[in-house]
Amino acid sequence: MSNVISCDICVIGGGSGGLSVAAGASQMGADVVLVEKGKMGGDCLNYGCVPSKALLGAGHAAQHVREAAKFGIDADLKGIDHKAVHDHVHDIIAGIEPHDSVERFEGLGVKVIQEAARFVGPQEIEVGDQRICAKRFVISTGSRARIPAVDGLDEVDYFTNANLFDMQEKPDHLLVLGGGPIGMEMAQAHRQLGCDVTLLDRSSIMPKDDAELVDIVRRNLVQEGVDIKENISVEKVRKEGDNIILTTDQGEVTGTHLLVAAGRQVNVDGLNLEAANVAYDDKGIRVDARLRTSNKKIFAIGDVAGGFQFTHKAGYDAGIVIRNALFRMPAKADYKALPWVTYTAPELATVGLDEEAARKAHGEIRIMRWPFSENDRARAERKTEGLIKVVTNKKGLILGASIVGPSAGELIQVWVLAISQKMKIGAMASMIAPYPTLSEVSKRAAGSFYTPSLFSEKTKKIVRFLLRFG
Ligand SMILES: Cc1cc2nc3c(=O)[nH]c(=O)nc-3n(C[C@H](O)[C@H](O)[C@H](O)COP(=O)(O)OP(=O)(O)OC[C@H]3O[C@@H](n4cnc5c(N)ncnc54)[C@H](O)[C@@H]3O)c2cc1C
Ligand SMILES: NC(=O)c1ccc[n+]([C@@H]2O[C@H](COP(=O)([O-])OP(=O)(O)OC[C@H]3O[C@@H](n4cnc5c(N)ncnc54)[C@H](O)[C@@H]3O)[C@@H](O)[C@H]2O)c1
Repeated sequence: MSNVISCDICVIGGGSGGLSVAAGASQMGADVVLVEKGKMGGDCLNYGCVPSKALLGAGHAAQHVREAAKFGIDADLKGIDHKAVHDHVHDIIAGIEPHDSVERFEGLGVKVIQEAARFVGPQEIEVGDQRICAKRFVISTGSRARIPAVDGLDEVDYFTNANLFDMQEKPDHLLVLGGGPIGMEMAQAHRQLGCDVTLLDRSSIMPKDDAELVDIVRRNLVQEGVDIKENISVEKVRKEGDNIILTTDQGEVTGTHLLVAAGRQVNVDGLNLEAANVAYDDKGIRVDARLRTSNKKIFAIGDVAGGFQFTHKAGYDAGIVIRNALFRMPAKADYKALPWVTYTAPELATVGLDEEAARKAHGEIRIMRWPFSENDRARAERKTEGLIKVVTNKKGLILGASIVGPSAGELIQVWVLAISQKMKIGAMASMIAPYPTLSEVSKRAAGSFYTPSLFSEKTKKIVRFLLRFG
């Protein structure tokens, strides 16, 4: 060992969670070392959120041209240059990269080491030929695609999110294994970019979202030409010439390229967690509400800690760790108001409890819905498909909201605030929403909580009685 570095906080993994801890802790005066074995920015910047949204952006642009005639505009989609789409995606990554770069973090005072980390003791890691001793460690090593055990899969070239965005040519017929957010977003992006797409899921698509709203996303993708096969079991994969053939319990399905998007596996291998007494299982590193592992000097955050796997969750975890590790505050993670969005068109956004979970937890509940077809802005933009669905307890305490429709990811924000602040539905109903905006759907859904009592026989009697007095 050439040298031993001592520091206050050592962060392992420079993705969404790790970078937030490193930047925050360093700017608050801690001595921070960040160890990253791959690209700074992790999955989100390089192989996840950013490239997937950039690819969807390209797909949506093509779709706008196809649908321009609805607005009286005569436009022709002359072609799609897949190499140029690839370059667009990488240009977007390059634009964000400086924010996550080694240079920026070193400028903030963080010591960045670009190697793989491995525990050699409860408070010590080995990185290349160096050892790092830290008062606190934060493990934020993320996750990778889980490869299902399907006969023959290891003998064909398949894509995962790690190499999909390197593709420069058009996949003529993309087979997508898995209908979670990755599968759905990538199926739509490729379809809109002119590829044939078949998506296969062993259960129903988007199983973590409200089935009533998922139905609308499904209908849109199918209308655009994505072939969705649900409750199908893929038993074998083989290559024949340029084709990839899936043998399923419902016959053979043929395509030219295959994307595996069948869930995630946490990155713990190689960390030698046993040496640090950090307990884990295949769902992730076990943490308590303060995000401490079984070794109280070591925290785990983001995807590797299991549960919700989103960039904003990793960022939220980072804040909890900073409060615990730097300020010695017993801050606890609370994911009650954690939203998630699938960025298909239409988008599907959710926060809080869905109908089923709310009924289980609260017994009697109220459900309010408002369709985008009743919203003037949605009509003007010809994006009327979708609805908002809100769940409250019988007294009007907001428990959950889901939106499927245009800009659902933006519209959910107000409901995130409502749930985190334990607001009642009256607050949303009495809010003044600018006209004409999509966000009026939130106010209208909330207002409908009062419709049965407001327009009842009892109200009519009271009004008639009061009117007698002039
Ligand atoms: C295709 C796709 C699209 C997505 N879209 C969205 C989205 O729209 N919105 C959203 O909120 N989330 C999205 N996600 C999820 C999001 O990317 C993750 O939740 C987020 O990146 C998790 O952050 P993290 O810090 O836990 O891990 P990561 O960002 O993955 O970072 C982990 C880092 O640790 C490094 N590492 C691993 N092991 C070691 C080791 N032993 N030593 C040193 N370094 C190590 C890795 O190289 C990596 O850089 C998407 C994911 C994918 C795959
Ligand atoms: N918009 C976003 O925020 C966004 C986008 C992409 C990914 N992510 C994050 O990444 C995570 C992983 O995404 P994902 O879509 O890979 O996983 P997922 O676990 O959400 O969905 C996987 C899907 O694959 C299906 N599946 C599993 N094994 C299968 C098999 N052998 N054959 C056919 N289908 C199979 C499952 O039934 C499920 O529907 C998400 O849960 C989310 O946390 C978020």
